[in-house]
Amino acid sequence: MAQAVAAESGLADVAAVVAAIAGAAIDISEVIGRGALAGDLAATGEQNSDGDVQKALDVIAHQRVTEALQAAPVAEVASEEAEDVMRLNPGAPLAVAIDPLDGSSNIGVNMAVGTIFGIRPAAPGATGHESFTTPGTAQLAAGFVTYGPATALVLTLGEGTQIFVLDRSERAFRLTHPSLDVPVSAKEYAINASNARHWDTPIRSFVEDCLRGTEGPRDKDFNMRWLGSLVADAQRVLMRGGVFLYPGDNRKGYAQGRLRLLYEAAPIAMLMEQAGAGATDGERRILDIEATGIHERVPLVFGSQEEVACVAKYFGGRNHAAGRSPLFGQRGLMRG
Ligand SMILES: O=P(O)(O)OC[C@H]1O[C@](O)(COP(=O)(O)O)[C@@H](O)[C@@H]1O
Ligand SMILES: [Mg+2]
Ligand SMILES: [Mg+2]
Repeated sequence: MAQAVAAESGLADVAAVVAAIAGAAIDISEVIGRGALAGDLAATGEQNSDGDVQKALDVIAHQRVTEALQAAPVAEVASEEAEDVMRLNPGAPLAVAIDPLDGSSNIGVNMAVGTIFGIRPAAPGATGHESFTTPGTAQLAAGFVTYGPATALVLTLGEGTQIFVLDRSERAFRLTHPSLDVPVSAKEYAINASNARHWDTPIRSFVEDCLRGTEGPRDKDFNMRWLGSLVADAQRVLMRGGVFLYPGDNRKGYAQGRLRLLYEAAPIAMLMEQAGAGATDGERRILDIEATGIHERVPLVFGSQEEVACVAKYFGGRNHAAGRSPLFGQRGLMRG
């Protein structure tokens, strides 16, 4: 189904890549659907390029998507699970950045995980990272798959964001949501609150003011949801609004947060914008940021326009380093 839609849009190569990823996702979904019957999918092995310990399912998903992309018009792949750019079909037109298995801490406990991808033009004759050092606006398509109660493919080809749900009996994705439209305002936020003591003032103030509800400057009561799986949190935001935050913080190695620009933030930013929502690092539009390395991290805030704009206001146009300066005021911008 996704392939048919893409082919109609005159994006035959992109369609072939989406179809390849969708095929791999069906296989991954079958492994996940067997749960512990498929073995210990949470068994730990090597460290990946980012220092995260790989779990068995990370490796299975990486192998499966790589095999699928090998048979598609893909010259290069930047995968979370491979240190360097993988060269697949030299001269092919496309490059894919992919997180084969997102939400790894949810593996083995029957919670939603996913696969995230962004498709870009391949730089002809690239020998380094050239295909991936363009801004997110260069993406031709982006999407993610959630392996939750249902397996769903959330996709944009640059003209709106759609959801396709896997019909397990037919091994095919079927269009269920032709055009997502994220509510402009919302009362739900998602953040890993266990990091509160490490946050910078803008994030601390934003969350404190959400917690104060109708008694604070936001003048509305908020609900909090955090699934610990970016894809699942993103799908909730796409379907009913809200705001997700993974900011930079003061922990060692977390100055730019936890999430990766190429295969997490940029695809999700494209899906959000195409659904009428926004995505920022607090100061800059995510889709305008150019990566300098394939595993680069970026602070990420996305969701309903009013909430994303509100977070940006708390940052007051300052970058993260400025936000960490003792000179930066201790009071939120919306406080009296
Ligand atoms: O450990 P934390 O701070 O809850 O981080 C959770 C975040 O890490 C991630 O699991 C990172 O992705 P990976 O599992 O692909 O490394 C996101 O899905 C999630 O939002
Ligand atoms: Mg991830
Ligand atoms: Mg991952």
